[in-house]
Amino acid sequence: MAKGRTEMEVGADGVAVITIINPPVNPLSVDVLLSMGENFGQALRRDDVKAIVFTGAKGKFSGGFDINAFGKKGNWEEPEVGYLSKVFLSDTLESARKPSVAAIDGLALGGGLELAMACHARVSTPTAQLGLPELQLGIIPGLGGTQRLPRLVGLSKALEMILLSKPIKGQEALDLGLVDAIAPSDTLVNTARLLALEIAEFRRPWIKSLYKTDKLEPLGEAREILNFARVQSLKQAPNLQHPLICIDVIEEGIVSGPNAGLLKEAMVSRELQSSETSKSLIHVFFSQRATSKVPGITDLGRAPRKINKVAIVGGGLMGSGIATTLILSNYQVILKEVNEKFLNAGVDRVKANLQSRVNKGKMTQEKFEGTISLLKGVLDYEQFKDVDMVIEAVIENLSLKQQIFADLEKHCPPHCILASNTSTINLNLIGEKTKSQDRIVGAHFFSPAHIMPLLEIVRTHKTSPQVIQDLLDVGKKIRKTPIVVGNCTGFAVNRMFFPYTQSALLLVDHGVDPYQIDRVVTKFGMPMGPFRLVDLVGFGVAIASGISYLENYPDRCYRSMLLPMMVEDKRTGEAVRKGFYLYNEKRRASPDPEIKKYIEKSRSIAGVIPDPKLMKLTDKDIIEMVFLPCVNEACRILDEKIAVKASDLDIASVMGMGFPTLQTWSKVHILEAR
Ligand SMILES: C[C@H](O)CC(=O)SCCNC(=O)CCNC(=O)[C@H](O)C(C)(C)COP(=O)(O)OP(=O)(O)OC[C@H]1O[C@@H](n2cnc3c(N)ncnc32)[C@H](O)[C@@H]1OP(=O)(O)O
Repeated sequence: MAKGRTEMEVGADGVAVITIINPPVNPLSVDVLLSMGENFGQALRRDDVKAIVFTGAKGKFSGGFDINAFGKKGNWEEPEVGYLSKVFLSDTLESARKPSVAAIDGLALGGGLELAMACHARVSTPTAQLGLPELQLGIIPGLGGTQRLPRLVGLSKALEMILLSKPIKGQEALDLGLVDAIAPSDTLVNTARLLALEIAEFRRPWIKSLYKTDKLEPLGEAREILNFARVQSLKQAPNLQHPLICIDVIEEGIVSGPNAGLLKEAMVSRELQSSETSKSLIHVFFSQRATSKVPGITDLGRAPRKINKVAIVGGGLMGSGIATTLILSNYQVILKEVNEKFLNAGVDRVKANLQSRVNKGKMTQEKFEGTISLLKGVLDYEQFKDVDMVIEAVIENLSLKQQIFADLEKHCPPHCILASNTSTINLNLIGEKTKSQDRIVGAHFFSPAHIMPLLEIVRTHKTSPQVIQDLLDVGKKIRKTPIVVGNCTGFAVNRMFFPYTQSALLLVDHGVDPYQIDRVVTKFGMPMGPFRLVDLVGFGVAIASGISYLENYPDRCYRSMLLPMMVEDKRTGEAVRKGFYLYNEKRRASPDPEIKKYIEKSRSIAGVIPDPKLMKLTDKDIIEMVFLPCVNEACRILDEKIAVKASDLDIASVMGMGFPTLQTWSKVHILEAR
């Protein structure tokens, strides 16, 4: 069956409208492109056609080239390198004797925008998203985008849009000259028709963007801009090659002309499309979208129930972060605390979270007022009688949580979802004192909850599928990536990563320097090494969760005395500016030579004589010793069916722990090769 098509309609005005039809986002599949080629050829040959308009069905121009096609040998291959870009878009469409105009609604991304830029003019709705986000997939724009975008908007802006994969809206595109006119959705195609006719009748210039030069900076200045971009790219992503390659391709076009640029773009694109980087990033793209497809839940045809009002119990760091996330997505929220002082602190934290958005220019003062008005602080359960969902976010204390859930059962309506933000405690125990097991669920956010993109939804054997479906819908509305997992100590994310710290502690007892471990792991791509992470979460939390793992997974826990000994000396982490590192007032971490003293003591308690071989471990050895136990744990999680699929665990590692996306592919290979 064909994957998408185009349809052509020729109006009495002599304009042929070619519509891309490939739901939901009209990607340019091979079938779409072949059908487009045929229709366009016909439009050129027909005497009753004076001009052509390209548009997309159902309010979306195109989400770009079909990502499914990358790295796969399909039944169609370009007859020559760069055929689509050079022969179709440049020599046929852009050089045609009939003008084309793109009518852009919704989105024109990647190949979608590249098609539009090869047209002789573009009309967009004010809110449409236009961008070249290919770099986030490990590839570069491959249909002329590296050449046409700089010529339409100037080099600096083009580099910003391409290197940051950052789309712009229609209105900004007009100001920059990327589009020629703005029109609302209902008159978009008509405006494009009129524009196309004006070009055909030479009442408007007939512009080929590939050969425009007026927006390009003089050569010397252009080189400086490109070199600055190289430095920035290396700083932001030292492990990535393709942004640098993309800059080289842009430079080729500026120095040697657009045709040389197009050729280089085509050759490099072909290579990058089969690179490991691209495979990893495309795997992440699809895996992220697959997390919300849960067999036995989302395939039952159930609609999510509407959640209007949410209550949060506990206004600490997590509770206030969760409240922030919810009000930002227009949920009415009640925040409950035990006394006035804690309540005010919680509400103030929510305000501070919003204020930081205002300070960064991401929110207006007016929107701030509107958003904060959705939050109400309370000291009792009086107003819980009409809430649709409660999220408990108090400290990790089982008996306290049990009492809260028993109270919630009394005060909330029978349909209300009872969720806990616990990161480790078994949900069956939390709900033990209630008769509401079917509506008890885990809603595990990651700190800071209003920023981190992952939501771990934990189900017990008794949680009803409807409750999961409802929570998945809330997750989507608050723009989190949800993964649905089973109930066990640490659930999926924390359980998968508990060996991260454990292995590091074991290595230190056996002679490896903790700062070396952190350095190597950070170089590998993690946001921070295990010791810096322990400092950040605090030794109290690290020891408490360590005990919990020791109780539940004793066969694979390492009992190091290092943390408890440091706690005795009140070295408890970043909060007190003293843990494995020392912290200055700007929270900058520096290694502390005194750590040696604790390490030596820990080794002697463990009865370990440092092995000289272990002191000479290579970076690769350290990475394998820290991460392979995590992969083993991930395998156990899959075996026990705590996770639905391996790719959910990849997404959990990337979004919950900051695991580098480029390593994901190899991790999946390890999981799949078992
Ligand atoms: C040669 C060229 O230079 C190379 C290219 O063009 S590469 C492609 C460049 N384009 C992109 O990177 C855009 C990727 N897509 C996106 O960012 C987002 O999907 C979007 C902004 C288009 C839409 O977002 P949203 O509305 O939240 O819907 P989202 O769930 O992401 O996508 C809807 C479906 O379309 C699919 N999809 C989106 N873009 C796609 C694409 N370019 N190719 C194939 N499928 C695509 C998704 O996989 C998803 O499928 P599913 O329903 O089976 O899970």
